[in-house]
Amino acid sequence: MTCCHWPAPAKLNLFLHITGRRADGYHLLQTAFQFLDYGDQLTVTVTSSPEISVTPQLSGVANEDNLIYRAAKLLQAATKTSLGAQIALNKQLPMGGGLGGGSSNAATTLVALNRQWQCQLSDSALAELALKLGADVPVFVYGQAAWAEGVGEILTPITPPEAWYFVVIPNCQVSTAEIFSDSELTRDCEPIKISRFLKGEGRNVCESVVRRRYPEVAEALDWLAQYATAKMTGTGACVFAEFETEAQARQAWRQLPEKWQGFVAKGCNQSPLRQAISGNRDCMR
Ligand SMILES: C[C@@](CO)(OP(=O)(O)O)[C@H](O)COP(=O)(O)OP(=O)(O)OC[C@H]1O[C@@H](n2ccc(N)nc2=O)[C@H](O)[C@@H]1O
Ligand SMILES: Nc1ncnc2c1ncn2[C@@H]1O[C@H](COP(=O)(O)OP(=O)(O)O)[C@@H](O)[C@H]1O
Repeated sequence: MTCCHWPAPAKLNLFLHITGRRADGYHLLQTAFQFLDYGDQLTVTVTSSPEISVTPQLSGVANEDNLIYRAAKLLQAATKTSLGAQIALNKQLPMGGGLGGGSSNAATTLVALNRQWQCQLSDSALAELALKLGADVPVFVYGQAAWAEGVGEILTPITPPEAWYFVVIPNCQVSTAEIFSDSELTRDCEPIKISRFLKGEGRNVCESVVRRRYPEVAEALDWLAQYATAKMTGTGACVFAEFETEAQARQAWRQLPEKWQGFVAKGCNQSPLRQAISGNRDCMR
């Protein structure tokens, strides 16, 4: 039995604009994804029988809804392999935090099983499967920091500065669907060019809606703003600030009120999953 450990890193949305809406109600976005050297870990063991097992069970998520299970089933059906897998998840990332934990788990499952089952699907074939699982899953499959358009699936690699981040985790989970259905959400941002983002333009348009619906996220943003510009990732709930050095990020982290959790991590333009594939075993903290 081959057993391998695989990273499933977090992402940040460095900004998030909504430029319109598709006929099916999905929102057209402009966003920039960067990975963190912090996240979950999957241990994948291939089995000769076709069952897929995922442990431990996630609270509030039925096993058939777990994105790890769904990703494995999707790859099994697409490749008609007779093999199965036992997948153990070491969960570090908060759920509904805007750090993309579920999407990253799904992408790591696809990439890992594609290798361990020896399916030999290309990255673009995997990304096509990934999009069926969620708008954010393809970027984790490619594992390259990206400018994203469409619903998040039209990806252009970018190399923003690999800053140090202090991420604060408020004690609430935000449902992406709930924020995208709020009538006050700004949906008519003028499209911007990558160069304008790289010069510092861009904000997270979901922030004002989440601030109103989740006062604890507003409190965390206001608290973090004492140390550096505070931003929200995705549709929240996590908020982050950027620092030039690890020491500066840790200095702010040491002041974190006891009621919240948080962590310091480095931004990576190549995801820890891709780094692990290229042989770097120390890519996650
Ligand atoms: C907003 C973002 C930004 O990175 O991240 P999160 O905060 O969720 O991490 C993503 O686009 C989220 O992508 P993902 O988390 O995969 O969302 P999905 O499961 O595909 O969608 C959840 C629900 O949100 C709405 N939705 C999602 C994406 C989108 N572009 N337009 C939408 O209107 C739809 O109602 C959908 O049913
Ligand atoms: N393996 C998984 N890890 C996390 N969440 C999962 C997983 N499988 C399904 N989900 C569901 O996806 C939702 C969004 O999770 P997640 O990706 O962590 O947050 P976000 O999209 O806010 O970054 C969770 O609230 C949960 O119901």
